[in-house]
Amino acid sequence: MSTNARTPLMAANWKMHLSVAEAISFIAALHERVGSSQDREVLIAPPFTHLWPLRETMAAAGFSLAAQNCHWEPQGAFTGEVSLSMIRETGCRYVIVGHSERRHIFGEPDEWIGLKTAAALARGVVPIVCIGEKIEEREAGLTEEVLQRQLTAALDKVSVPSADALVIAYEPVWAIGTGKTATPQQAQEAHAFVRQWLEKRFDKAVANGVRILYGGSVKPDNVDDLMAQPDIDGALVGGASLKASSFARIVQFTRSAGNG
Ligand SMILES: O=C(CO)COP(=O)(O)O
Repeated sequence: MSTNARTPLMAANWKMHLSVAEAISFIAALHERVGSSQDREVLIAPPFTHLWPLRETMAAAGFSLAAQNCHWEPQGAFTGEVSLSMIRETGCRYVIVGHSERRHIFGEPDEWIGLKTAAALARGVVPIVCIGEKIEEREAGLTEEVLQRQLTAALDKVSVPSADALVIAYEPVWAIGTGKTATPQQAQEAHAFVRQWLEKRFDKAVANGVRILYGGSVKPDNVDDLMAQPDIDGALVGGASLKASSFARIVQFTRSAGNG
């Protein structure tokens, strides 16, 4: 386990849920419950249409804003796409890249994830690079091979980043929206593998400093055990992030209850 400080990053991925009005009430309710805590970072990734209207409320609450996707080109004839400078203008520090729904529902290839990751790093937006195996890949013993392939493609065009410029999210596809969370041990094994890969690809400082989030059916009742694992530095939460009470409990995880 690293001795470097990796501030826990508790992230809500709202996907295509909540209106702007609901989002504003959510942020007020969440802030009332968790305050502006110094020892953990709270992040919300709402739909694109919510970014600008939420900018000031999020900043006042001390929460970080993220986009759910981006295009890698600075501008152009790309109907329906949003560039990184547009995303930055809305006050986003982060962008989710390569989410499994983008990969599997919208057919995004590994190559695009690499282009998006490199463009985000070049333009000063922190990419949250999502990787994760499908159930048949896990059952065939291919988890590490898949993670390695996805990491290699995503970080192909990147020279050594500063550790706080990059976040990785391990989200096993079979755990997303299914209620089947990876066990803390399964998640820890995958996270340790990612950290070793980062050390080989970059160096020890990057490996020890980059935050690796777990995603896939994170809930108030499993977050403590997950966060107790030495290489789990935060969570990327879908369903359980849509209610302020449930996400607040996730943000307020405690590490003492777990087995790490
Ligand atoms: O996809 C996810 C976060 O990006 C996880 O979704 P669930 O928490 O609903 O499983």
